Amino acid sequence: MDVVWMLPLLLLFPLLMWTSSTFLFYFKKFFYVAWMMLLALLGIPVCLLKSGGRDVENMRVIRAMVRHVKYFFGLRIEVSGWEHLQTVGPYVIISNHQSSLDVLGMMEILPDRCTTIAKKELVYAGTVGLICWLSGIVFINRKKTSDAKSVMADAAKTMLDQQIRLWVFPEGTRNQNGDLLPFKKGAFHLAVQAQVPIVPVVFSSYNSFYLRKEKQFNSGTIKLKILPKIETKGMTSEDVSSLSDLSHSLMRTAFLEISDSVPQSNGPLKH
Ligand SMILES: CCCCCCCCCCCCCCCC(=O)SCCNC(=O)CCNC(=O)[C@H](O)C(C)(C)COP(=O)(O)OP(=O)(O)OC[C@H]1O[C@@H](n2cnc3c(N)ncnc32)[C@H](O)[C@@H]1OP(=O)(O)O
Ligand SMILES: CCCCCCCC/C=C\CCCCCCCC(=O)OC[C@@H](O)COP(=O)(O)O
Repeated sequence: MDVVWMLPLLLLFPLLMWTSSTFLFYFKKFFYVAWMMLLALLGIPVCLLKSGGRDVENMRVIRAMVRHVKYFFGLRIEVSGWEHLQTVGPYVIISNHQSSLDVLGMMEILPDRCTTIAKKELVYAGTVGLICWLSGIVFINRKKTSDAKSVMADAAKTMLDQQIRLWVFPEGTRNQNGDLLPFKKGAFHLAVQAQVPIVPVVFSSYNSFYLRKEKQFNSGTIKLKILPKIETKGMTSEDVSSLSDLSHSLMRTAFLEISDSVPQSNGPLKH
């Protein structure tokens, strides 16, 4: 072939490679959302038949339906510290939050009678919003602290009355900066108000397989480390800051320990 023809092809090749990995990124994200929407559509009648309405027991339906989704994306989920979830009665699980993909790891270890705290916007997310509501997810308005506080105070009572566990993301938003954000206080007030233990759970960094800015979504491994529970019996609101600091430092240590030190989107991961 004439060298004049080769040149544009050679120039085009990296562009094609780039677009194909970018295309795959968007395709996988689209598929993830569409598949979850479809699963939720199928799950809603099951929930309604099982419990007739809003009930934490419906979380079992979500847990069972979501377990296979990791295989589509070539994701392995390695769990350690199972024994720390063998606590009787209610407790608050806290974990870091990197992406909506966290739902996959969450459903791998979700204990019975455990639901979560989520931003209120999620309730409007079509069939996913409806199945979340049916599963007793507690929706808070992050922009109105006073509302969020009173919803969480009610949740503390409900936890005890109905023996419910609650999963909270204390960073308060998704974060993939290679470290943990400072923690919001709600999860710790909740545990202290209900006088229940906190079980910290750490997801390893997704930066080795999933990079939002760089539009990379490859196969990979998510390590989930469940840490020993932290008791809150006898604590008051005075203790909330130190409880939050302790949890943050334990989780940050575990996060750095289980995450591969690969180049991060926002600078290198500090070890
Ligand atoms: C089959 C197919 C399935 C399909 C698929 C299904 C998926 C099924 C899984 C879904 C999974 C969803 C996953 C969603 C995940 C998210 O939506 S993450 C976002 C929502 N979650 C959160 O935000 C929780 C964490 N945030 C908090 O806890 C925050 O503290 C609050 C309550 C929102 C308040 O926010 P803030 O005002 O910005 O924060 P903060 O600085 O903590 O508080 C201000 C002051 O109020 C005080 N305060 C805070 N909370 C309280 C309280 N409760 N009582 C008294 N004082 C308090 C603080 O102590 C602080 O006072 P100072 O100590 O400074 O004096
Ligand atoms: C107005 C709708 C807002 C939510 C739309 C989400 C639609 C997703 C549909 C299917 C995906 C399946 C599982 C989704 C559950 C996880 C939701 C999630 O991760 O919400 C983000 C929230 O933690 C923090 O939000 P910001 O980073 O503060 O923003």
